[in-house]
Amino acid sequence: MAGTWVFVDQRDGNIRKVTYEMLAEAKKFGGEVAAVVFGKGVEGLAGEFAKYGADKVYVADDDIFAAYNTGAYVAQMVAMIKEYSPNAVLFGHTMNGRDMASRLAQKLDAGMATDAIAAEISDGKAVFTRAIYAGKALAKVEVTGSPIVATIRAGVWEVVESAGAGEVVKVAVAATAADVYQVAKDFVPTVSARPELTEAAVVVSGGRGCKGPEGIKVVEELADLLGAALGGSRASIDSGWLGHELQVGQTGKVVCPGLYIACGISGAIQHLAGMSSSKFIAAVNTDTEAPIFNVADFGVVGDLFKVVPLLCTELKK
Ligand SMILES: Cc1cc2nc3c(=O)[nH]c(=O)nc-3n(C[C@H](O)[C@H](O)[C@H](O)COP(=O)(O)OP(=O)(O)OC[C@H]3O[C@@H](n4cnc5c(N)ncnc54)[C@H](O)[C@@H]3O)c2cc1C
Repeated sequence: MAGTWVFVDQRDGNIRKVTYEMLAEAKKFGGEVAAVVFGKGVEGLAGEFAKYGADKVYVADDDIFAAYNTGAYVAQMVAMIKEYSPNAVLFGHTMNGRDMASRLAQKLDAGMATDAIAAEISDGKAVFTRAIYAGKALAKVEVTGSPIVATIRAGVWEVVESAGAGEVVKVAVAATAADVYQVAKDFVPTVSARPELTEAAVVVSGGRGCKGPEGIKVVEELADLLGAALGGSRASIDSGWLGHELQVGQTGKVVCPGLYIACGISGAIQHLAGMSSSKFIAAVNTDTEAPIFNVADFGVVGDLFKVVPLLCTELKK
């Protein structure tokens, strides 16, 4: 068995933090740790991964990998796994990671765990911990078969610098034009000076209790004072107060920040599914019975239009 592979989640050379989190943790599993990077002009990134524990960096550099492409990426990964036989292949639980890991597991007839928040891998055995019932319970899932495929929730592991040998292995390109069955024609990033929701250390979210765009501005001010990402419940997204990319929850994004502040959010099970693994949860809600208080470490029963501006005033001092 050839150790643990970590798929590098990157776009235009911007590497998602979860990649480094996985490299650091994979080091603890014992055996060789390898980063696997696909792209065009990505060879220069290889040195980065050695700092976080990569003993090897497999690089597939070709036009066909210039932008994420399901068919080409999966075909390449299948070919590489057949050649090098890694014990486990880890992906971030990101849009691309989820897309790729599930198809890869299906192609290889491999066992898979998704959205894991902890993992123990040794001697070809792997046990992953997953939050179930919106974080009300934890399931331990043993993945059998080979290779072990898993997606890991961003933010649950620390980024730790730890030197690896970082030997660069340029792999043959196995994906062909026939593997490309969909092409991304355009990529339009949402422009925001705030941190990316799934990678932020602090997330401040607004719900229906904000009562409209003006209420969202109150929450936004708090986010900006804390250097936080802004998020929202589905109620505030569906009302058009916030963009869809900011929805937290079962049908939105899963976040795991050090601090999550829920303002005017009731704490429906679908919202909890996206934030209940946050390390510290604070909530402001007028209703003492709001379910958000069941998961909150710190709760303020009060009107967010009074509490949040007070907090902002204190933070400005
Ligand atoms: C299949 C499915 C998927 C879903 N996916 C998601 C998802 O991904 N994410 C998600 O969030 N939801 C999701 N939902 C919707 C979810 O069930 C809830 O409807 C939604 O989360 C409610 O949003 P909310 O808490 O903002 O609104 P509400 O439940 O209406 O809560 C508003 C809260 O604000 C409080 N409040 C009111 N005024 C104030 C004030 N002045 N100050 C402080 N507090 C105040 C109220 O006491 C209340 O608790 C999904 C639902 C379904 C069926």
